[in-house]
Formats: sequence, structure tokens, C-alpha cells
Amino acid sequence: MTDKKTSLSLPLSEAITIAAQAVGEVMSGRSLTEVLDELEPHERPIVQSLSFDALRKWVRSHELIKQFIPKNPPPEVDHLLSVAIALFLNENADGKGYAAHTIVDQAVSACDNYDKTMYAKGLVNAVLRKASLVVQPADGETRFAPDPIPMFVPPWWRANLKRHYSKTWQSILFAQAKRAPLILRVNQKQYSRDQYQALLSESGITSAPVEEVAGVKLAAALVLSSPVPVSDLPGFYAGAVSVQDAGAQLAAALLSPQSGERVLDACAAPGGKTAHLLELANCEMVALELDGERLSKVSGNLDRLRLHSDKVQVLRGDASKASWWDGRPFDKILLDAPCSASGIVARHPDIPFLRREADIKSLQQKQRGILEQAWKMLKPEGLMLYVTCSVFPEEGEEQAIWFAAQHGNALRLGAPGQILPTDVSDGFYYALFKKNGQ
Ligand SMILES: C[S@@+](CC[C@H](N)C(=O)[O-])C[C@H]1O[C@@H](n2cnc3c(N)ncnc32)[C@H](O)[C@@H]1O
Repeated sequence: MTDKKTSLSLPLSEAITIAAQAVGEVMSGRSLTEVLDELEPHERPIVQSLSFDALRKWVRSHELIKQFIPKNPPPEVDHLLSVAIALFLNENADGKGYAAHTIVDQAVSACDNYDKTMYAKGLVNAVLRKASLVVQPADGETRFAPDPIPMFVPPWWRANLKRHYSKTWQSILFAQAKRAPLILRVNQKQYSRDQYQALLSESGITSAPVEEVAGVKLAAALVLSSPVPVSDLPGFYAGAVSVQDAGAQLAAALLSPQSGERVLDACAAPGGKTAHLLELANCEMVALELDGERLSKVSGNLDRLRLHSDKVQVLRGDASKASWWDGRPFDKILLDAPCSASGIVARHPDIPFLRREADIKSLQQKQRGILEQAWKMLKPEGLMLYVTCSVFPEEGEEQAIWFAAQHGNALRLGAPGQILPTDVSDGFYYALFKKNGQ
């Protein structure tokens, strides 16, 4: 154990303060992505890492907080403690990083950075010293028997998983409690996967191909052995590569766009799958998105990847309505629907804190509205791929069954259906429909 100095340009105590405040924002209902987007670029990596870990280790850190402060501490103190304890728990897991006394000292200094924690220096010091002895005892033997499920999910979420996955629900949560690896999608308009892997290797970055997920072959996925900032990736700003989970790379592979085809990406932002489709074929693309702010991310990504052309339209509109549509039907439609995002918790550990049980019903209604409208815009013999990043069957297989029952002309083709999270893939759902006849 060392007093490791990282490349961060922010003292650890300040990073702890900002991360604790970010955790507080999540507890009051804001998305962590939105909160992190407001930070200065030099603050973001360390604050993201600390706040993500605090949320991932929530159950264990709160067992310890409860043990040493039986009466709940004020939220600001609780959040600061949860960030610091997650640091202990990580150090215990990988044996690298900050020494216990550094974490305690920096967390105590962090109390001074915020008026709502200033008074609690003594309490924070005492709790963290005791916690460090349990998590990182001097003899190296952990005396702390953690909850078998390390990650927080609300009771309704856990019950849903148990109901649908009676044998595997715990392994789903274990997979999601781990830090997700960095996975790339090579822009095949610029490089083959082998060529780009060689470029990475010349830059001292080790990677391995992800050949397939759920039986679907992937041509462009590479997993890095350890994450690096995107600025270190060769050619990133010239569009050589994007960061995208391997499970998300199935969409373009399943829809298999061909040059000249007219394709609708009905829920496009931030544009990861739009870009992948355009990397595979010179199709006529309409990338539609309801949220104006998110829409600009689609354009930004297409700019970076050099995929804009007069055949590509990035449009603001509601896919459950036809007001934006010029009436020309599509050969292929990607419907990557708004959903609970319960499959991507490894990359967004704030999601279980933000979702409410009632969200699932209202999301189901939205998904059905978009499915219905999209089907009307598809050519006869055309293909529609329905996708969610959810592990709840209410948003996946139940929707596909409902849709097929509504439309006698919807033929289901081969697609993986539910994909559960693994080391290289988030949880996704894929159903592919062909429109028969007229
Ligand atoms: C799962 S995300 C799409 C991710 C994207 N396909 C990608 O790979 O980068 C769903 C998107 O649908 C958008 N959305 C939600 N309701 C919509 C609607 N009625 N019409 C169009 N877009 C919608 C959301 O704002 C969100 O950006």
C-alpha cells in the first residue's frame, strides 16, 4: 500500500468533497452524468471514479456507517463517509492506491471544504479509523463479512429480478457491481480491427478483440486491458474509434445496413448506433431524437467520426408521432427505445437510485407508442430492430410478444432476445421483425 500520487490535478480532499456532493445530487434525483458534465475537465475523471465507486459500494459502506453511527448521520456527512469508505473497500480489493491513513487524513480535510461537514471532523475521523481497521486490518485479514450482494438496488428491482431470473439474479447484480471495462468500436471506414489494434499496441495500449456476444459476430469491438483517457487513443479526434459497449455493437450487426437503403434511427442520441450503421454502409439515414440537447451530441459524434453527408439528416422529433416525417417509408428501422436502463448499471451506477417502480409501466407505454408509429413508416419486406438496454422482461420479451400479437404481418426473425450482463457486455434486449406483404 502506497501513498500513490495520481495524474489528477485535484487534491484528494477536494475530489472527495465534490464526489460527496455529486452523490448528494443523485440522492435528490439528478443523473450523475448530468452532474459530472457540469464539472471542469480536470475534475471529472477523479470525481467520476470516486462517486461511481461510492454508489457501487453503497450497501457495504452503509453497513459500516450503521455499525459505527447507529443514528443516521446528516446526509452530507453520510455521503462524504460513503466516498471515503468506498476508497478503503477498493484498496482492499485490488491492493493498490492510497494508504489507509491518507484516506482518513484527506477525508477529514475534506470536511473543511463545505460548511455542512465542517463540524463533523471528529466524527469522520473516528468512524473512518474504525472502518479502516475492519476493512484493512494490520494483519491483512479482512474481518468484515459483507452483504453477498454488494450493489444497491431498491426492493422492487430486486424482486423483479428474482421473479424473472430465479437462478441467476444474484450473478446479474454481481456482474453489474464491477467496474465495466473500456470497450472500443473501430471505425471500419478508417481501419480494420487488426490495423487499429496494432496502432494501440504501438502506443503501449493492450487490447483484445471481442469476437462475439450472444452468438452474434462482432467485427469492430476491442476491449482494453485497462482503461485510458480517450485523448490517449490513436486517432480518436480524427474519428478512428469510439467508446461503445460490446453488447451495444450488436444493433448494427443485426440490422446489417446496405448502401443506398433508407434507414431510420428512431431514438438516436447520443448517436453511438447511428454512427455504427453509417460506418458499415453509405445509407440514407434519418437520425431522430426527441431531446434537443441530446440531439447535438449526435451531430457532434458524426462530425468527429467524419460521417456527415448530404444523405444524413439529424432531426428533432417524436418517434411516436408522424409530424416530422416526409412520408417516404424506410427499408430499415432501429428502435433503441427509452427504457429503465437496468442493463447498463455497471456503467451508470446511479440508475438504481433514480428509478421508481412506476417508471416501468410508463416506459412500456412509451415503447409501445414508438413501436406502433415506427411500424407504419416501414416498407413492406422492411426490417425493424427493437432494442432496449434493460434486463426487465416488461420492456423486452413482453413487448415483443405484445407487438407480434398486434400485427399479423410482423414476422419475428432470429435475434438474441434478452442478453444478461457479462464482463464485456451490458444487459440488452434485441428483437428483429420483418414486415410481411403489403
Ligand atoms: C437508449 S437512448 C438511445 C441511445 C442511442 N441509440 C445510441 O446508441 O447512442 C434512447 C433515446 O431516445 C430518446 N427518446 C425518448 N423518447 C423519444 C421519442 N418519443 N422520440 C424520439 N426519441 C426519443 C431519448 O431522449 C434517448 O436519447
